[in-house]
Amino acid sequence: MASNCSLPFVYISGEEVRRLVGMAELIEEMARGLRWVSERDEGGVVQPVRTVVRVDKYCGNLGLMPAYSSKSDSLGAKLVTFYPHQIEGVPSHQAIVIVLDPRTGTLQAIVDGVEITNMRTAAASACAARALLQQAPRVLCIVGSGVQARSHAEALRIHHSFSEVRIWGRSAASAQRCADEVRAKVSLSLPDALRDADVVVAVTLATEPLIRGEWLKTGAVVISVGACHSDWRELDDDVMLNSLVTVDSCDAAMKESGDIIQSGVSPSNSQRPNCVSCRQRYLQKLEK
Ligand SMILES: NC(=O)C1=CN([C@@H]2O[C@H](COP(=O)(O)OP(=O)(O)OC[C@H]3O[C@@H](n4cnc5c(N)ncnc54)[C@H](O)[C@@H]3O)[C@@H](O)[C@H]2O)C=CC1
Ligand SMILES: O=C(O)C1=NCCCC1
Repeated sequence: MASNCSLPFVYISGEEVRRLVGMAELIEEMARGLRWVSERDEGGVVQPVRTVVRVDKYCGNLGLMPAYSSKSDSLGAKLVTFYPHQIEGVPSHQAIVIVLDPRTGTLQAIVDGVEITNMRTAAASACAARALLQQAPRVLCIVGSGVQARSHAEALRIHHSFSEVRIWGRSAASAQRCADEVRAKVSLSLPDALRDADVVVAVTLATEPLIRGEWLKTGAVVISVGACHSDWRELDDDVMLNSLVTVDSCDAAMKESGDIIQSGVSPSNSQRPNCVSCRQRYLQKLEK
C-alpha cells in the first residue's frame, strides 16, 4: 500500500520505499547529506545526537532522531526500536519516519522506517568505503548475517567489483542462508574470513569484541556499524588504538560507540583525526 488518500498525510510502506529509492541513488544522497553535516553551520543541518530511551525491563531501546536540513528544506524524525535479544519472527530493529512540512510543521507523511534504516545505513557505509579506500579493493568480509549484512553486500558492490565476498556469522546456518542470498561465500572461521580482506563490515549485535587487530590486513578499511551502544563492542582495543578512526559525528560517537568509549580513543586528539571534516583537513595538511 502506497498511500491512503482519505488521510491528510500519506503512508508509505517499506515495499514502496524499496520501489521508489534505488541504492545507487541513495548513496549519492547520503554523500550529499554527510557533506552538509560535516560542514557544520554552513551545511545547514540541525541534527542533535539522538535520545535513546532504555527499556531495561525488556532489554530494549527506543531511539528518537529528529533533524532539519535547510538545504533540502526537509524536516522530520525517525523513531527506531532496537531489541538485541531477538524473538523469533520479530525484527530486532523496527522504525517509522515522520515527514513534516518545514513551513508549518504539519504532518505530510508517515513512512515505514525499517527499509529506510536497512538501506540508509548501508548507503552511508558505501560512502565511507568510497572516501577511505586508497585503491580498488579485492576482498570484502561481512561479519554478521542479519539484515544489515544483506544491505551492505548490495551497497558496497555498487562502486566496487570485489573478486570475493565472504560472510561470517556466529550461526553457520544463518551465515549460509545470507551468503546464498547475496551470492557470497560463507566462512566458518572468523580469522579466515578476515584474512587479506580489504574491506571489513561489522554488522552484529555483539557486546564483546569479536574482531581482533592481529587478524586484519594492514591498511584494511573496517566499517563499524554495530556496537552503536556504549555497552556494546565489536572491535578490540588493538583495532581501535592502531587505526585512523573516522566518524560521521564526534558527539554521537563519544556518546554511543562502545568501541570508541571503551577503548579510550579520543576524537579530539588531532594526531588521530576522527571525523570526516577533521580527516579532510588532515589529508589536505598531508598534501602540503
Ligand atoms: N550505526 C547505525 O546507523 C546502525 C547500526 N545498526 C546496528 O547494526 C547491527 C546489525 O543490525 P541488523 O543486521 O539490523 O540486525 P539483525 O538482528 O538482523 O542481525 C544481527 C546479527 O548479529 C548476530 N549476532 C548477535 N549477537 C552476536 C554475537 N554476540 N556475536 C556475533 N554475532 C552476533 C546475529 O546472529 C545476526 O546475524 C546491530 O548492532 C544494529 O544495532 C543497525 C542500523 C543502523
Ligand atoms: O541509525 C539508526 O537507524 C540506528 N542506529 C543504531 C541502532 C538502531 C538503528
